[in-house]
Amino acid sequence: MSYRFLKGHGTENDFVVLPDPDGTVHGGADGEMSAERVRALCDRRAGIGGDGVLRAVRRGDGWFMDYRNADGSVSEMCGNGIRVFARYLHEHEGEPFPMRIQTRDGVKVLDRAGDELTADMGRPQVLGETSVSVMGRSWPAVHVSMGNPHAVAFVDNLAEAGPLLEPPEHDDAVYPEGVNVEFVVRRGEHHVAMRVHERGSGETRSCGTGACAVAVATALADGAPRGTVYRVDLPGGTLRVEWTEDDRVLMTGPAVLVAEGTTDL
Ligand SMILES: N[C@@H](CCC[C@H](N)C(=O)O)C(=O)O
Repeated sequence: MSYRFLKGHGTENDFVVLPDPDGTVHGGADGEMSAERVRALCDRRAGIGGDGVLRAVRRGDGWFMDYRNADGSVSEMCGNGIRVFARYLHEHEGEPFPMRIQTRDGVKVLDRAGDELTADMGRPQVLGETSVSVMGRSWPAVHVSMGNPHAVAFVDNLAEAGPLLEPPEHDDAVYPEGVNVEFVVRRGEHHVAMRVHERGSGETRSCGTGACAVAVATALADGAPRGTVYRVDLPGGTLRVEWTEDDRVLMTGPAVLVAEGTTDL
């Protein structure tokens, strides 16, 4: 059976978008999309290729973003993905801005910021200190939840974590469901750069929730007042993150749709 897809990215964190308004195209008997289909779509050689899948399902009078990592696993939230999802809903489903999108981490509000989009990512949770290791080398890390789990490690040099071919080691008691790991260096005042190893997708060119976790951990380390905007550089582009007076994290960045077609994958 062939079905419609779109391809998009936010700072080169790329996604296959699957329109499935009534949940019948990709939902099995339990309404869930199979991990096998997600892996086939995200395969960069035999499939369309992507760091994850964004399935658009109607729920009530709005839309639910059913996000899956490239390995088929579920995550609560995807920050770059939700901007791409909003772009899709606006351009192809006629949804106006500001727009409310349902996720596994609750409702998120998306709005325009010039050519870019801003996502209100909600309240961060700073959950203490932990550590991560790669190839026998360890770094202290800050445990931040953006709905999904992150470990933020400050390093002297982004190359010091090596090629990140495997998930960094972490404390399973702290992260029983796995973790997204960010390595961060400072670039200037309110300006950092990072690399990320994503749970379920490997090293990616960008991670929106990761950039938010990094901005929160850096603002705490800096003692920066709420409302400070951090520039976060990633291999795939730049995001801007503000932790507001009322304890919300606003993330702004690009969201681009690059292709549309049908597939029988
Ligand atoms: N790339 C995403 C995060 C996707 C989910 C993550 N891999 C997880 O398993 O929590 C982003 O832009 O936030």
